[in-house]
Amino acid sequence: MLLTIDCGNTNTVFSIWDGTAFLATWRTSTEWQRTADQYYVWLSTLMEFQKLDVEITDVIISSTVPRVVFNLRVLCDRYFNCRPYVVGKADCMLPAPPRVDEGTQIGPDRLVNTAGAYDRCGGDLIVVDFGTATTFDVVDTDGAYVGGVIAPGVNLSLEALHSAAAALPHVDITKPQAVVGTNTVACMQSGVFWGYVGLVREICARIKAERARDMRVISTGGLAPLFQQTEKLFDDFQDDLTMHGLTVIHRFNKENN
Ligand SMILES: Nc1ncnc2c1ncn2[C@@H]1O[C@H](COP(=O)(O)OP(=O)(O)OP(=O)(O)O)[C@@H](O)[C@H]1O
Ligand SMILES: CC(C)(CO)[C@@H](O)C(=O)NCCC(=O)O
Ligand SMILES: [K+]
Repeated sequence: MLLTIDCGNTNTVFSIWDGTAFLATWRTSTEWQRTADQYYVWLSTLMEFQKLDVEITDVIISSTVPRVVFNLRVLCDRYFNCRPYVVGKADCMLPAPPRVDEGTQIGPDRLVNTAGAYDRCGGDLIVVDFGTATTFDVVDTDGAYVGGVIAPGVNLSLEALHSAAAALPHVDITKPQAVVGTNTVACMQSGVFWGYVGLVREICARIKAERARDMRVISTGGLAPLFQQTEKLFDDFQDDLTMHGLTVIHRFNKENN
């Protein structure tokens, strides 16, 4: 059984893949101080709760936070008796090597999204991931990651307003009733919501123009459906895209080793 781990800057997601389907998915906050023993107590409790009596034999990790990888490696060694594949490390191959400036450290989540989206949809894609940051990953015809765009995340933008301006409260994102807000919260939600609709539309249009071709836009991340409500910004939404990408990269390494 394969354990897939996606560590973002905010949340870490664990899924169990039986070769055909994900049997379970659990989410925890990302904290580099969390030890292997803590991970294991948490994981085994949830597995027991869901009556999942499976043996984990393989692990693949994508981490945008380098520090958490150490304790996850200890988890694999101590409790699963295996050596994990870590996306971005030399001993973890990618189905299609990225084409970017030399020395660039591409976020592993973006490489994983690229592999997952290409596997499901073929080439010439834009993958939009609404995580801590909002990323646009451009997938070439042959499935290679060839660059993209990094914008501040939706929640990060709202947090930035709150932390920089004394009179601006903490606000959760939602689709505002109107563009013109008649109270502080509505004004902030409008700025971020409609600002993001424009940002997504403009960036996708410019990517397609720059590459002089039509491209399918695939979205992932918890907030994507909220933005799809107003107009068709994305051709498809795939909630499990990052996890799917991890299974694709894992299979590729198994088959080519
Ligand atoms: N309607 C909503 N309003 C506010 N938050 C939402 C809504 N829908 C989903 N979310 C939250 O958005 C977040 C999206 O999760 P996702 O895994 O895409 O990114 P993340 O965990 O925030 O970032 P990262 O992967 O960079 O750690 C989750 O925390 C989820 O609870
Ligand atoms: C942009 C984030 C933070 C999105 O999770 C992550 O992919 C990352 O840390 N990237 C490193 C830089 C890059 O992708 O070019
Ligand atoms: K993510």
